[in-house]
Amino acid sequence: MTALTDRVPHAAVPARRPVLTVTDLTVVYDVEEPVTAVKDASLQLGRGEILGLAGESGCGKTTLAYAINRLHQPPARIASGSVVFHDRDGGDVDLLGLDDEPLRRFRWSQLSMVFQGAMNSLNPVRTIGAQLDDTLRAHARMSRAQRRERSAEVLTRVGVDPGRLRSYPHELSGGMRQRVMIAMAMLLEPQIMIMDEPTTALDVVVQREILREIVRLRDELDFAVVFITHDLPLLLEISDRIAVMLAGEIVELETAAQLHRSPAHPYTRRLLGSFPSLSGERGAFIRDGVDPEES
Ligand SMILES: Nc1ncnc2c1ncn2[C@@H]1O[C@H](COP(=O)(O)OP(=O)(O)OP(=O)(O)O)[C@@H](O)[C@H]1O
Repeated sequence: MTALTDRVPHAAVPARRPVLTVTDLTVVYDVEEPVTAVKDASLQLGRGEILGLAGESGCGKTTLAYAINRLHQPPARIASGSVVFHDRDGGDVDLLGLDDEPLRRFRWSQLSMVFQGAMNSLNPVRTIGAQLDDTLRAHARMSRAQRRERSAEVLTRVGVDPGRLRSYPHELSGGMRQRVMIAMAMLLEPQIMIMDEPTTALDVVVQREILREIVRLRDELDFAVVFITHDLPLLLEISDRIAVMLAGEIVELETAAQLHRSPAHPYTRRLLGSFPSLSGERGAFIRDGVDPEES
Protein backbone atom coordinates (compact mmCIF):
# COMPACT_ATOMS: atom_id res chain seq x y z
CA MET A 1 0.00 0.00 0.00
CA THR A 2 1.28 3.45 -0.80
CA ALA A 3 1.09 6.38 1.57
CA LEU A 4 -1.65 7.82 -0.65
CA THR A 5 -3.97 4.86 -0.18
CA ASP A 6 -3.44 4.97 3.57
CA ARG A 7 -4.62 8.53 3.84
CA VAL A 8 -7.54 8.83 1.47
CA PRO A 9 -10.69 6.90 0.62
CA HIS A 10 -10.33 4.02 -1.71
CA ALA A 11 -11.55 5.75 -4.89
CA ALA A 12 -8.60 8.12 -4.54
CA VAL A 13 -6.72 5.32 -6.26
CA PRO A 14 -7.63 4.70 -9.90
CA ALA A 15 -8.98 1.33 -10.93
CA ARG A 16 -6.24 1.11 -13.56
CA ARG A 17 -2.45 1.39 -13.46
CA PRO A 18 -1.44 5.00 -12.71
CA VAL A 19 0.07 7.26 -15.36
CA LEU A 20 0.56 10.23 -13.04
CA THR A 21 0.99 10.64 -9.30
CA VAL A 22 0.77 14.05 -7.66
CA THR A 23 1.75 14.04 -3.99
CA ASP A 24 1.25 16.85 -1.49
CA LEU A 25 1.64 19.56 -4.11
CA THR A 26 1.57 23.09 -2.74
CA VAL A 27 1.65 26.15 -5.02
CA VAL A 28 2.04 29.67 -3.69
CA TYR A 29 1.65 33.02 -5.45
CA ASP A 30 4.46 35.09 -4.01
CA VAL A 31 2.68 38.40 -3.99
CA GLU A 32 2.65 40.95 -1.19
CA GLU A 33 0.30 38.80 0.82
CA PRO A 34 1.21 35.33 -0.48
CA VAL A 35 -1.71 33.20 -1.67
CA THR A 36 -1.51 29.43 -1.22
CA ALA A 37 -3.59 28.55 -4.28
CA VAL A 38 -3.00 24.77 -4.03
CA LYS A 39 -2.50 23.09 -0.66
CA ASP A 40 -1.06 19.58 -0.31
CA ALA A 41 -2.92 18.28 -3.34
CA SER A 42 -2.56 14.55 -3.93
CA LEU A 43 -4.10 12.58 -6.73
CA GLN A 44 -3.40 9.67 -9.00
CA LEU A 45 -4.51 9.52 -12.60
CA GLY A 46 -5.11 6.08 -14.08
CA ARG A 47 -4.07 5.09 -17.59
CA GLY A 48 -6.90 5.96 -19.96
CA GLU A 49 -8.96 7.48 -17.16
CA ILE A 50 -11.03 10.66 -17.37
CA LEU A 51 -10.55 12.48 -14.08
CA GLY A 52 -12.76 15.51 -13.53
CA LEU A 53 -11.51 18.41 -11.45
CA ALA A 54 -14.40 20.46 -10.08
CA GLY A 55 -14.75 23.46 -7.82
CA GLU A 56 -15.87 27.04 -7.91
CA SER A 57 -13.94 29.86 -9.51
CA GLY A 58 -10.71 30.67 -7.68
CA CYS A 59 -10.39 27.32 -5.88
CA GLY A 60 -7.08 26.56 -7.59
CA LYS A 61 -7.97 24.22 -10.48
CA THR A 62 -6.00 26.08 -13.13
CA THR A 63 -3.04 26.66 -10.85
CA LEU A 64 -2.88 22.93 -10.13
CA ALA A 65 -3.09 22.05 -13.83
CA TYR A 66 -0.33 24.45 -14.78
CA ALA A 67 1.92 23.33 -11.94
CA ILE A 68 1.59 19.65 -12.94
CA ASN A 69 3.08 20.52 -16.32
CA ARG A 70 5.33 23.23 -14.87
CA LEU A 71 3.68 25.84 -17.03
CA HIS A 72 3.13 28.10 -14.02
CA GLN A 73 4.75 31.52 -14.20
CA PRO A 74 6.08 33.75 -11.41
CA PRO A 75 4.76 34.88 -8.99
CA ALA A 76 3.50 31.28 -8.81
CA ARG A 77 5.97 28.93 -7.18
CA ILE A 78 5.81 25.26 -6.31
CA ALA A 79 6.55 25.31 -2.60
CA SER A 80 6.56 21.55 -2.03
CA GLY A 81 5.37 18.19 -3.26
CA SER A 82 6.11 15.94 -6.21
CA VAL A 83 4.69 15.09 -9.63
CA VAL A 84 5.72 11.76 -11.11
CA PHE A 85 4.84 10.51 -14.59
CA HIS A 86 4.73 6.73 -15.02
CA ASP A 87 5.74 6.00 -18.59
CA ARG A 88 4.02 3.21 -20.46
CA ASP A 89 7.49 1.67 -20.88
CA GLY A 90 7.75 1.28 -17.10
CA GLY A 91 10.07 4.17 -16.18
CA ASP A 92 9.15 6.97 -13.77
CA VAL A 93 9.86 10.63 -14.56
CA ASP A 94 10.12 13.21 -11.79
CA LEU A 95 8.53 16.17 -13.56
CA LEU A 96 9.55 18.77 -11.02
CA GLY A 97 13.17 17.70 -11.38
CA LEU A 98 13.37 17.78 -15.22
CA ASP A 99 15.76 20.20 -16.91
CA ASP A 100 14.38 22.61 -19.51
CA GLU A 101 15.16 20.58 -22.62
CA PRO A 102 13.76 17.22 -21.43
CA LEU A 103 10.78 19.15 -20.08
CA ARG A 104 10.19 20.76 -23.48
CA ARG A 105 10.32 17.32 -25.11
CA PHE A 106 8.00 15.91 -22.48
CA ARG A 107 5.32 18.51 -23.11
CA TRP A 108 3.14 17.77 -26.11
CA SER A 109 4.67 14.35 -26.62
CA GLN A 110 3.66 12.81 -23.27
CA LEU A 111 1.41 15.39 -21.66
CA SER A 112 -0.45 18.05 -23.60
CA MET A 113 -2.84 20.78 -22.57
CA VAL A 114 -5.90 22.43 -24.06
CA PHE A 115 -6.84 25.72 -22.43
CA GLN A 116 -10.02 27.66 -22.26
CA GLY A 117 -10.06 29.89 -25.30
CA ALA A 118 -7.11 27.97 -26.77
CA MET A 119 -8.70 28.48 -30.18
CA ASN A 120 -7.60 32.09 -29.98
CA SER A 121 -3.98 31.09 -29.61
CA LEU A 122 -3.75 29.85 -33.21
CA ASN A 123 -1.50 32.06 -35.33
CA PRO A 124 -3.83 34.11 -37.57
CA VAL A 125 -1.37 34.39 -40.46
CA ARG A 126 -0.46 30.72 -40.83
CA THR A 127 -2.62 27.90 -42.13
CA ILE A 128 -3.84 25.14 -39.83
CA GLY A 129 -1.63 22.69 -41.75
CA ALA A 130 1.49 24.81 -41.23
CA GLN A 131 0.82 25.06 -37.51
CA LEU A 132 0.31 21.32 -37.06
CA ASP A 133 3.43 20.77 -39.14
CA ASP A 134 5.48 23.07 -36.86
CA THR A 135 4.66 20.95 -33.83
CA LEU A 136 5.48 17.72 -35.66
CA ARG A 137 8.75 19.11 -36.97
CA ALA A 138 9.78 20.28 -33.51
CA HIS A 139 9.03 16.98 -31.79
CA ALA A 140 8.96 14.06 -34.20
CA ARG A 141 11.28 12.62 -36.79
CA MET A 142 9.03 12.31 -39.79
CA SER A 143 9.27 12.98 -43.49
CA ARG A 144 7.20 15.79 -44.96
CA ALA A 145 4.75 13.25 -46.40
CA GLN A 146 4.40 11.47 -43.06
CA ARG A 147 3.79 14.79 -41.32
CA ARG A 148 1.10 15.73 -43.81
CA GLU A 149 -0.55 12.35 -43.40
CA ARG A 150 -0.47 12.58 -39.60
CA SER A 151 -1.91 16.12 -39.63
CA ALA A 152 -4.78 15.02 -41.89
CA GLU A 153 -5.38 12.01 -39.67
CA VAL A 154 -5.70 13.98 -36.41
CA LEU A 155 -8.00 16.52 -38.01
CA THR A 156 -10.24 13.72 -39.23
CA ARG A 157 -10.25 12.24 -35.73
CA VAL A 158 -11.64 15.42 -34.18
CA GLY A 159 -14.25 15.73 -36.92
CA VAL A 160 -12.64 18.41 -39.09
CA ASP A 161 -12.32 17.84 -42.84
CA PRO A 162 -8.59 17.43 -43.66
CA GLY A 163 -9.17 19.87 -46.54
CA ARG A 164 -9.09 22.46 -43.77
CA LEU A 165 -5.31 22.04 -43.51
CA ARG A 166 -5.12 24.80 -46.11
CA SER A 167 -7.44 27.11 -44.17
CA TYR A 168 -6.48 30.04 -42.01
CA PRO A 169 -7.93 30.21 -38.47
CA HIS A 170 -10.36 33.04 -39.35
CA GLU A 171 -11.94 30.79 -41.98
CA LEU A 172 -13.08 28.33 -39.28
CA SER A 173 -15.86 28.59 -36.72
CA GLY A 174 -15.02 28.77 -33.01
CA GLY A 175 -15.99 25.13 -32.52
CA MET A 176 -13.76 24.04 -35.41
CA ARG A 177 -10.82 26.05 -34.10
CA GLN A 178 -11.22 24.49 -30.68
CA ARG A 179 -11.31 21.06 -32.35
CA VAL A 180 -8.08 21.98 -34.14
CA MET A 181 -6.51 22.75 -30.75
CA ILE A 182 -7.63 19.35 -29.50
CA ALA A 183 -6.11 17.80 -32.65
CA MET A 184 -2.90 19.69 -31.89
CA ALA A 185 -2.89 18.28 -28.35
CA MET A 186 -3.34 14.76 -29.74
CA LEU A 187 -0.80 15.13 -32.50
CA LEU A 188 2.06 13.33 -30.77
CA GLU A 189 -0.16 10.74 -29.08
CA PRO A 190 0.46 11.89 -25.52
CA GLN A 191 -0.39 9.62 -22.62
CA ILE A 192 -2.10 12.47 -20.74
CA MET A 193 -4.20 15.42 -21.88
CA ILE A 194 -5.11 18.18 -19.44
CA MET A 195 -8.15 20.14 -20.56
CA ASP A 196 -8.98 23.33 -18.74
CA GLU A 197 -12.52 24.45 -19.60
CA PRO A 198 -11.86 23.40 -23.21
CA THR A 199 -15.38 24.01 -24.42
CA THR A 200 -16.66 26.77 -22.16
CA ALA A 201 -16.57 29.44 -24.85
CA LEU A 202 -18.67 27.35 -27.22
CA ASP A 203 -22.40 26.97 -27.52
CA VAL A 204 -24.00 24.00 -25.80
CA VAL A 205 -24.58 21.89 -28.92
CA VAL A 206 -20.99 22.24 -30.14
CA GLN A 207 -19.74 21.69 -26.60
CA ARG A 208 -21.65 18.44 -26.37
CA GLU A 209 -20.39 17.26 -29.76
CA ILE A 210 -16.78 17.93 -28.82
CA LEU A 211 -17.13 16.25 -25.43
CA ARG A 212 -18.61 13.18 -27.04
CA GLU A 213 -15.65 13.20 -29.40
CA ILE A 214 -13.14 13.40 -26.53
CA VAL A 215 -14.77 10.46 -24.74
CA ARG A 216 -14.81 8.45 -27.98
CA LEU A 217 -11.17 9.23 -28.72
CA ARG A 218 -10.19 8.28 -25.20
CA ASP A 219 -11.98 4.95 -25.63
CA GLU A 220 -10.15 4.41 -28.91
CA LEU A 221 -6.67 5.70 -28.09
CA ASP A 222 -6.55 5.17 -24.32
CA PHE A 223 -4.97 8.45 -23.23
CA ALA A 224 -5.81 9.78 -19.76
CA VAL A 225 -7.63 13.09 -19.39
CA VAL A 226 -7.75 15.59 -16.55
CA PHE A 227 -10.85 17.59 -17.34
CA ILE A 228 -11.26 20.87 -15.48
CA THR A 229 -14.51 22.76 -15.22
CA HIS A 230 -16.84 24.32 -12.68
CA ASP A 231 -19.66 22.52 -14.52
CA LEU A 232 -20.28 19.55 -12.23
CA PRO A 233 -23.22 18.08 -14.20
CA LEU A 234 -20.97 17.86 -17.22
CA LEU A 235 -18.21 16.18 -15.22
CA LEU A 236 -20.64 13.63 -13.86
CA GLU A 237 -21.44 12.67 -17.42
CA ILE A 238 -17.96 12.24 -18.77
CA SER A 239 -15.66 11.41 -15.83
CA ASP A 240 -14.62 8.10 -14.33
CA ARG A 241 -13.68 9.83 -11.07
CA ILE A 242 -14.04 13.38 -9.84
CA ALA A 243 -11.81 15.42 -7.54
CA VAL A 244 -13.54 18.31 -5.81
CA MET A 245 -11.41 21.31 -4.86
CA LEU A 246 -12.22 23.88 -2.23
CA ALA A 247 -9.90 26.77 -1.34
CA GLY A 248 -6.85 25.02 -2.79
CA GLU A 249 -7.50 21.61 -1.27
CA ILE A 250 -8.86 18.42 -2.77
CA VAL A 251 -11.67 17.70 -0.33
CA GLU A 252 -13.16 14.68 -2.07
CA LEU A 253 -12.02 12.23 -4.73
CA GLU A 254 -14.56 9.62 -5.75
CA THR A 255 -15.98 7.74 -8.70
CA ALA A 256 -18.51 9.88 -10.55
CA ALA A 257 -21.32 7.47 -9.70
CA GLN A 258 -20.47 7.38 -5.99
CA LEU A 259 -20.05 11.13 -5.79
CA HIS A 260 -23.44 11.63 -7.40
CA ARG A 261 -25.12 8.99 -5.23
CA SER A 262 -23.67 9.89 -1.84
CA PRO A 263 -21.33 12.85 -1.72
CA ALA A 264 -19.26 12.70 1.46
CA HIS A 265 -18.07 16.27 1.86
CA PRO A 266 -20.54 19.04 2.76
CA TYR A 267 -19.07 21.23 0.03
CA THR A 268 -19.66 18.52 -2.60
CA ARG A 269 -23.25 18.27 -1.41
CA ARG A 270 -23.64 22.01 -1.73
CA LEU A 271 -22.06 21.97 -5.15
CA LEU A 272 -24.41 19.22 -6.33
CA GLY A 273 -27.37 21.07 -4.83
CA SER A 274 -26.50 24.21 -6.75
CA PHE A 275 -27.30 22.50 -10.07
CA PRO A 276 -31.06 21.97 -10.23
CA SER A 277 -30.63 19.55 -13.14
CA LEU A 278 -28.91 17.12 -10.76
CA SER A 279 -31.77 16.79 -8.34
CA GLY A 280 -34.08 15.21 -10.93
CA GLU A 281 -33.58 12.09 -12.99
CA ARG A 282 -30.44 12.46 -15.09
CA GLY A 283 -30.64 12.01 -18.82
CA ALA A 284 -28.53 9.45 -20.62
CA PHE A 285 -24.80 9.91 -20.31
CA ILE A 286 -22.65 11.25 -23.08
CA ARG A 287 -20.54 8.14 -22.88
CA ASP A 288 -23.55 6.02 -23.81
CA GLY A 289 -23.82 8.10 -26.93
CA VAL A 290 -27.40 9.02 -26.22
CA ASP A 291 -28.58 12.59 -26.31
CA PRO A 292 -30.96 13.24 -23.41
CA GLU A 293 -32.92 15.63 -25.61
CA GLU A 294 -33.51 12.84 -28.10
CA SER A 295 -34.32 10.11 -25.59
N1 LIG B 1 -1.04 35.86 -10.63
C1 LIG B 1 -1.65 35.68 -9.44
N2 LIG B 1 -1.25 36.37 -8.36
C2 LIG B 1 -1.84 36.19 -7.16
N3 LIG B 1 -2.84 35.31 -6.93
C3 LIG B 1 -3.27 34.59 -7.97
C4 LIG B 1 -2.72 34.74 -9.28
N4 LIG B 1 -3.36 33.89 -10.13
C5 LIG B 1 -4.29 33.24 -9.37
N5 LIG B 1 -4.24 33.66 -8.08
C6 LIG B 1 -5.07 33.19 -6.95
O1 LIG B 1 -4.94 31.79 -6.82
C7 LIG B 1 -6.19 31.19 -6.49
C8 LIG B 1 -6.52 30.07 -7.46
O2 LIG B 1 -6.74 30.59 -8.77
P1 LIG B 1 -7.02 29.65 -10.03
O3 LIG B 1 -7.06 30.50 -11.23
O4 LIG B 1 -6.06 28.52 -10.02
O5 LIG B 1 -8.48 29.09 -9.69
P2 LIG B 1 -9.50 28.34 -10.62
O6 LIG B 1 -10.20 27.36 -9.74
O7 LIG B 1 -8.83 27.78 -11.82
O8 LIG B 1 -10.50 29.49 -11.03
P3 LIG B 1 -11.29 29.71 -12.43
O9 LIG B 1 -12.30 28.60 -12.50
O10 LIG B 1 -11.91 31.05 -12.24
O11 LIG B 1 -10.28 29.66 -13.52
C9 LIG B 1 -7.21 32.31 -6.45
O12 LIG B 1 -7.37 32.72 -5.12
C10 LIG B 1 -6.55 33.41 -7.25
O13 LIG B 1 -6.95 34.68 -6.78
